[in-house]
Parts: sequence; C-alpha cells; structure tokens
Amino acid sequence: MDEATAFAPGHVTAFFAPYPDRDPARAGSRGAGLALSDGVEVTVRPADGTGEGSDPAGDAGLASLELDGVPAQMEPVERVLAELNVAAEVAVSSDVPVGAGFGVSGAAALSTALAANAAFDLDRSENDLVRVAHAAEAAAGTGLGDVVGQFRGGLPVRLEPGAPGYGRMDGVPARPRVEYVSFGELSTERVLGGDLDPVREAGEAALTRLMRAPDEAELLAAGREFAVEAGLQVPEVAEAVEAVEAEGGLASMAMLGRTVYALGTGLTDAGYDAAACSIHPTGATLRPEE
Ligand SMILES: Nc1ncnc2c1ncn2[C@@H]1O[C@H](COP(=O)(O)OP(=O)(O)OP(=O)(O)O)[C@@H](O)[C@H]1O
Ligand SMILES: CC(C)(CO)[C@@H](O)C(=O)[O-]
Repeated sequence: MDEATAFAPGHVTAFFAPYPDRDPARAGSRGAGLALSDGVEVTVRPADGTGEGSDPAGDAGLASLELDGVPAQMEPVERVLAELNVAAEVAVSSDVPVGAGFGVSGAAALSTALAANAAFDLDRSENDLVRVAHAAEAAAGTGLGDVVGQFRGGLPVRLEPGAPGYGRMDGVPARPRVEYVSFGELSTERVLGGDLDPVREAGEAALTRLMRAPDEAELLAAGREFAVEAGLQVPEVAEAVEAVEAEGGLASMAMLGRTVYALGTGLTDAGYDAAACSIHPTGATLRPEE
C-alpha cells in the first residue's frame, strides 16, 4: 500500500496511579479517563516510496514528521517506527492542543503503529500494535495510560497497568457531551520524573471511589479530588472548575495539562469559550481504504 491513515481519540486522564517498570510494556498506570471524538490522525508513507516490507538499508525509524504541517519531533512515534523496523514519513494532525493533557503523543504513537502496519503489510495483530505503541510511549516518558485508553474508547478504566497481556481494562458505561478549555502545557515528563508516591496514593483512592459507583458524575468528582490530593491542580484550572460548579456543573483538570474539562454545557454555562466534543465509542482505528 502507498500510504495508510489511522485515527486515535484524544484521552483525558481524570486520575491516575503511576506504576513505572523497567520493561516499558509492563509499565503503566491504574486510573480512569475519557476517550474523545476529538483526536489525532496520522498518515504513514514509506520513506522510499515502495511500501514493500521492512527497510533493508537499515534506515528504519528515520522518519520525517510533520505536526499540523510543521516539522516536529515526537519521540514515541520515532520509537514505534524503529520497533516496527520501517522507514516512513509521518504526517500528524491534531484536533486538540499538544502537551495539554489530551495524550497527543500516545494517540500519535498508536495511530502510527496502526497505519504503519497497513502501509508496510506487517501482519501484526491489534494487541501487538497497541503493545508497541504503549511501550514506545512509556519508554519516552510521555505517558503511561493513554494508549490503552485510546485503543479501548469510551470512558476507559485501567484496573491494572500495562500493555495488552499485562494490563486489565474496564469502563464507565456513559457517553456524555464534553467541553474543554486549555490554558497551556504541563510537562508530563517532569511530573513522571518527580515524587510519584503522593500521586499513586491519591490515584488509588480515586479508583476505589469510582469503582464503588462507576458513573460519569463520580468520574469527575474522583478526578477533582485527585487533582487536589496529588498536588497537581494549577490555579487557572482551579478557578474554572469552581466557576463551573457555581453554575451547578461538573468539571475537573485534564491530567496532565493546564486544561479544564466539563460535562454537558458546564463551561459555556460558566461563560467560557469552550470546545465541545463527544465520547469516542470504539477507540483507535485504521481509516478504511478509499
Ligand atoms: N509544538 C509542540 N508542543 C509540545 N510538544 C510537542 C510539540 N511538538 C512536538 N511535541 C512532542 O509531543 C509530545 C507531547 O507529549 P506530552 O506527553 O507532553 O503531551 P501530550 O501527549 O499531548 O499529552 P499529555 O499531556 O496528556 O501527556 C512530546 O514528545 C513532545 O516532544
Ligand atoms: C501519565 C498520564 C497522566 C499522562 O497523560 C497518563 O498517561 C496516564 O493516565 O497514565
């Protein structure tokens, strides 16, 4: 095939308990979040234009990458191509801001794996490709739980950390409308490189709380409590969450970004100029051939 395109939903983590591991396929997080209809589309094109099998010249992973038309670097994407042993040009386009808590790096890695498998006829299974993307993301330090959530879709719950074969998933059976406003980036690598004990403790408490009553309101409430307990809440987000609550709505902070998300019309009701989307029901997918 000349090229292939895949889509992965943006993934907002409501709360998480990180479990790093030397083996990046076993590394991961427990937690829960929202897979969004807004997300990331990736087109993969063989770099030599042939698309026939893996790269014999040993240039695998030497990808040129564009993010929304501008040359950019994305370590998880490079790692996926190296692991799959192919040389490709990758074009990423994102509906959501990068570095702001939507798991763009995980979505780009996962879409790249799905599209590269098709473009290069690699004959890998979906679980195998999810594992490659998850391990690339964990090894790059840009995320722990986004890829598995993005593959599942819906309101994914990570009961056990890690790639397929190690992790265990569940979900919250709801499909709310979601609004979001982003005030900017927060470095995932810096938070994951810091003291994880308070984050893990708060994340475990939030997961216990959610699984007692797994609905959308509890997901937001558990996320809100987590942001405070884990010491991750930032002032602009706290202000917006309070403004939504003052209007009777539910909002919380997107991990890990300076981003607030709300259910229904919570942010517009509070006077914010918010983007709106729905829940992506089925998760990441190869775009059908035209
Ligand atoms: N313009 C850009 N702004 C921010 N990051 C960029 C940009 N271009 C490329 N990147 C790369 O994108 C990745 C962003 O990862 P990061 O984990 O910070 O955010 P994210 O994946 O969008 O979501 P989350 O905040 O949920 O983890 C990094 O690998 C970074 O090097
Ligand atoms: C670490 C994280 C919050 C970064 O977006 C996410 O990958 C997660 O939930 O593990």
